[in-house]
Amino acid sequence: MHVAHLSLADFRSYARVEVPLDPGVTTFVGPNGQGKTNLVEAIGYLATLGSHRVAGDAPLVRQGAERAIVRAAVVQGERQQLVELEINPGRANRARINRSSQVRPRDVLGIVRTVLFAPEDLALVKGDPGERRRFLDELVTTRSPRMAGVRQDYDRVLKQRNALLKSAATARRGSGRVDLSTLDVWDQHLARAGAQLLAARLDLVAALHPLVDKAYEQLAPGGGPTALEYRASMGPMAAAGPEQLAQALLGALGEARKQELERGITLVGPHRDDLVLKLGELPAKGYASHGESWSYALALRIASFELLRADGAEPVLVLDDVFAELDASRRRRLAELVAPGEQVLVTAAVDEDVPAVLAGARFSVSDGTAVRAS
Ligand SMILES: Nc1ncnc2c1ncn2[C@@H]1O[C@H](COP(=O)(O)OP(=O)(O)OP(=O)(O)O)[C@@H](O)[C@H]1O
Repeated sequence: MHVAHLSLADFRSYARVEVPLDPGVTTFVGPNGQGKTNLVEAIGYLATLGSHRVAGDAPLVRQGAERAIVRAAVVQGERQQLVELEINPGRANRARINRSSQVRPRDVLGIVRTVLFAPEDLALVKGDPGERRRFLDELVTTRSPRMAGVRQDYDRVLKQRNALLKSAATARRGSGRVDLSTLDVWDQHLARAGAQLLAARLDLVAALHPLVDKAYEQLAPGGGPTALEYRASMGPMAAAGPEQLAQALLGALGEARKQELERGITLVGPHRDDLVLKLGELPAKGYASHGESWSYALALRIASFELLRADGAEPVLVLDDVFAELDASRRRRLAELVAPGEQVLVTAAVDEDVPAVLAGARFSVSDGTAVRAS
């Protein structure tokens, strides 16, 4: 698929901008702080309903404006769809497909698919487990948009359960009492949604690993092997489907209950899991060099691209400011690996940062405008 047109209103630094796009490579070039990343961030938002740079929506709305609108014409084979998201910080966002009446924002998931490379990706390797969970869940949702609903259910149940545990812990400290009769029901809900999420993550990790290993070898020959180890907060699990995982989660919640009541939070479940990235025998986090960590992060993204491609859903590849971060050989290898993508969008401060193999259309970005230069 590719994005044929991007239109923004009050998004980040843009009051209004219209960007017609072709398949193949397009580069956005311009000095720092002119709005290059803002353009690709908007496309990423359509794909994930989130930004790769910030957790909340408020910074995405142009200062002084109330709402931002991101609209894109998306071409998939013979089919063209118009997707529109209205970002309303503090209130519900709205979405429309083909100018229809309103749909839920999550209904647009799956229309735009992206794999986005950005300097922030280093955190996939060096950062907290939350970074890796987000990576897994975004990819799970891109592959199977219905999982966005499962994730939402899980988060909602977790919030309710945590509120109950917290009030129990507070009451306990003050020698008061809280009615815990609903806790078993929350456990059931949490285990059911959690098991679906867990099963999807485990499938993903199994499919991803050979592709990560191959990509790592291409980027840093002889530097592997890599291993992806899913570390569940409920302890080691035998491979299992959602039913067995739900039972295992329920059992683990039972075992953790005393401690959870004391601490006032949910201690087991997918929200506490990690994906341990290994290089050789050692975890990359804490052991890998800066260059190795970069290669690992890139390998995770390249593997995501290959996986989506193998699913038959060619994603848009976004390379946001990554070439400036890489040495010459990684730059060249990465460029060669992504060049065949149906649509590749690159941002760079200067043309020299972009390898020659990625020659294509070029936009000059400055001061709230994006003008096609070649
Ligand atoms: N909500 C907002 N309202 C107005 N301006 C914003 C908003 N969010 C970001 N900006 C502005 O957008 C600019 C940053 O844009 P962007 O990150 O796209 O830059 P860039 O061209 O990619 O720069 P670099 O090459 O440094 O990465 C900054 O000047 C920032 O002040």
